[in-house]
Amino acid sequence: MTILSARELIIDIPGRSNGAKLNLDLAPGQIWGVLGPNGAGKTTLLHTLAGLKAPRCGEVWLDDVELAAIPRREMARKLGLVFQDRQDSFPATVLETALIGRHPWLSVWQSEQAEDIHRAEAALGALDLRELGERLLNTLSGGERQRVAIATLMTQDPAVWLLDEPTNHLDLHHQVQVMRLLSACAHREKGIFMCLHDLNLAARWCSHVLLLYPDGQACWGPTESMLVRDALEGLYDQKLIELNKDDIRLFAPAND
Ligand SMILES: Nc1ncnc2c1ncn2[C@@H]1O[C@H](COP(=O)(O)OP(=O)(O)OP(=O)(O)O)[C@@H](O)[C@H]1O
Repeated sequence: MTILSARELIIDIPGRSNGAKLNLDLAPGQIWGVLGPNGAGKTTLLHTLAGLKAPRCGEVWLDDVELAAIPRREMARKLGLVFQDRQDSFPATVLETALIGRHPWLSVWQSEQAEDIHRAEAALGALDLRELGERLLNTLSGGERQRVAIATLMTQDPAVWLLDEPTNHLDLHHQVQVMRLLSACAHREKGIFMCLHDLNLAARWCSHVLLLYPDGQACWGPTESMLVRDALEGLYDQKLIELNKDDIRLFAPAND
């Protein structure tokens, strides 16, 4: 079963040749990590999968319907996106922001019900934000704001979760907390697709990996077969050392 698929997809990056056509299937329970150097097109791919940016060619299908044919409201129930950069200038509290995740589920004139507030508070609790519920968003630290964005997606609870560098700004404890939460969501049959810069998080938490090259070439598959040192050294133009400890694979930059 597939919930989101890219068919013969070429993302549109101005001035870049077409590169590889992407044929990807995201199934419930899978966690995909997109890896690649700065400017490779990870964010562009995520925005294309979310229907925010038109592809150069090819199609994106959500639940066997082409994205362009799905009404926005229905799409917002099925698919959610955590952006890399957010303009949090709207003067909202943390709880009000998390509640935005319920809007696709409410009718136009309906206000949030106790169940919606319960869901938002549970999401804030899962991200250690419960005490900050009444704080204005613009008074939060970068990591706290990042966790609010993830809590908002949790409150929305779509079938497909797209996240652009979800561990940005997070300390080590909260990086692990977020990856564990995403893993728990995958166990609830959600499909997770995220851009990452951390090879070690990808190695540990992703079931599948897509390597995206600056010239548009790409390859993808199960994590075990994609995170190969030689391939990663080529991807990042960086020598690496690989360590295996207690069944955990670790990559670190080599000195030379
Ligand atoms: N409107 C635009 N006009 C021209 N080039 C653009 C435009 N938008 C994006 N690009 C270019 O497209 C390329 C891909 O950008 P994108 O943000 O998708 O990369 P990324 O892989 O997410 O990078 P990073 O790791 O730095 O977040 C970059 O070289 C960027 O400069």
